[in-house]
Amino acid sequence: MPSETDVVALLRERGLVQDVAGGELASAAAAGPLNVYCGFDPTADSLHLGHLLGLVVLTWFRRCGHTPVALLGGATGRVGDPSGRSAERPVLTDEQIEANVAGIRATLEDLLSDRNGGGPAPVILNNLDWFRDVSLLAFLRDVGKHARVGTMLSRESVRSRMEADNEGMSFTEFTYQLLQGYDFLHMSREHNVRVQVGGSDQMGNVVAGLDLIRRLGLGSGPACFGLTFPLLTKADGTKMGKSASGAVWLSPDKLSPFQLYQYLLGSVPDVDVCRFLRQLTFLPLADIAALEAALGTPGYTPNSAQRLLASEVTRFVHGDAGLQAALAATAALAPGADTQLDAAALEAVAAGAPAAELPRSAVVGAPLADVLAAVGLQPSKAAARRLIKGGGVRVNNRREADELVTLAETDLIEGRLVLLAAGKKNKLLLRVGA
Ligand SMILES: Nc1ncnc2c1ncn2[C@@H]1O[C@H](COP(=O)(O)OP(=O)(O)OP(=O)(O)O)[C@@H](O)[C@H]1O
Ligand SMILES: N[C@@H](Cc1ccc(O)cc1)C(=O)O
Repeated sequence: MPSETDVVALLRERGLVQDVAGGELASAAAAGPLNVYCGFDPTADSLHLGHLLGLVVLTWFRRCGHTPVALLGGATGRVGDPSGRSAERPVLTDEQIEANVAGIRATLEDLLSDRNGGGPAPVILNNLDWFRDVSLLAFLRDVGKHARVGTMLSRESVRSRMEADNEGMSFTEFTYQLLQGYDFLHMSREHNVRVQVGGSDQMGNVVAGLDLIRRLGLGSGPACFGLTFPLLTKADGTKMGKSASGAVWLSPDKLSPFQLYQYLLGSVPDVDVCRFLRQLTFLPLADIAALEAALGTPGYTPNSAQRLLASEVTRFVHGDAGLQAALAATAALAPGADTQLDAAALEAVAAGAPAAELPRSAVVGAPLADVLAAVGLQPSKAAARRLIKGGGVRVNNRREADELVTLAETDLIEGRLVLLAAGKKNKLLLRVGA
């Protein structure tokens, strides 16, 4: 088993290395602590599950004694990375970008903190802090002069767009690789950063940085390196981290710990689960291998690997408290569970689900059918009565089959919340006012 001094071998064993560029990164890492960076563009106000690999890789470097540097793309986010994209990215306003930077910074600070394992203190930078002062003329003269157009055109991110999209690509996005390249150069000079990590789609941009450093940078100084990890994909070829409703967000304001837990529990097939355990968790490889050997044998409890994955990832993203909330809500909502729902579990379950508010007088003593119609879960009272009679309605997770039943004070959880469900999927959290 590779020791913690051999971080590259450790990452390789866990399926977290696609390519290494620049030479013998393993020897450089063994020789002493390195500063290692990964960049995150503020294209949304939260990171998503695809970004988790970058954070896991930074955390492994940190656990092995290296300093993680998370770079916010306050400048690059204004340009847009064409890598892995089939069409031009939409332009965001400065206000949107600032709000997105703030949202992502909060997640980076939390996930890279000591709660996910100790190590050298993380550093968080924003590339707007140096690009703000770079003039166009200075950039063209000092950086552009050292970039070859032929090389830039040959990058996968450019070639695929020139071939696929008859709109081609804007000059703005074409220059993106130089901006990311300049980041690496600048940070190698000013912050002693020696390694850049990123998804495999980032290789062209990483190499652009190594090229600039070779031409302009440290000269005979210490070498710099790139390390890419494979994109997280399922065996069927789809990208992990996309759900029917879009990206799987890491910010609890956009996706509750319960929802993240449920996504991981419900959408990872057995063929993928052990690979994801290796890539996304910090569990010992021997434990994962034992689970892999047990999977599919008669003694194996179905979904236990998925449950482990969901728990470990939810804890990494949301901490122990987030995991406990997710587990409490999951237990409370298990079919047939007679667990008492509490307000915290209910709020967790309903985060992201629609909510409605009605005055107490419209709820306590009112027919359930009227309430279902009033909150819009059913088009009419008559339709609501039919659904109740057919067994399709649940109140606080308990099936209600009497079409004339009225709601009572005892149906209000902590005196203020009712979880209504019409059919399997249509859930609504009813807040009861004064
Ligand atoms: N499934 C994934 N596995 C690993 N890394 C990912 C994954 N999805 C995204 N990334 C990394 O995050 C970076 C930023 O992703 P980005 O914001 O472009 O979203 P995206 O999911 O790639 O977008 P889209 O799929 O909508 O084009 C990517 O360049 C890639 O390196
Ligand atoms: N281009 C990266 C983000 C990034 C930005 C600036 C960098 O210096 C490095 C990486 C992405 O789209 O995910």
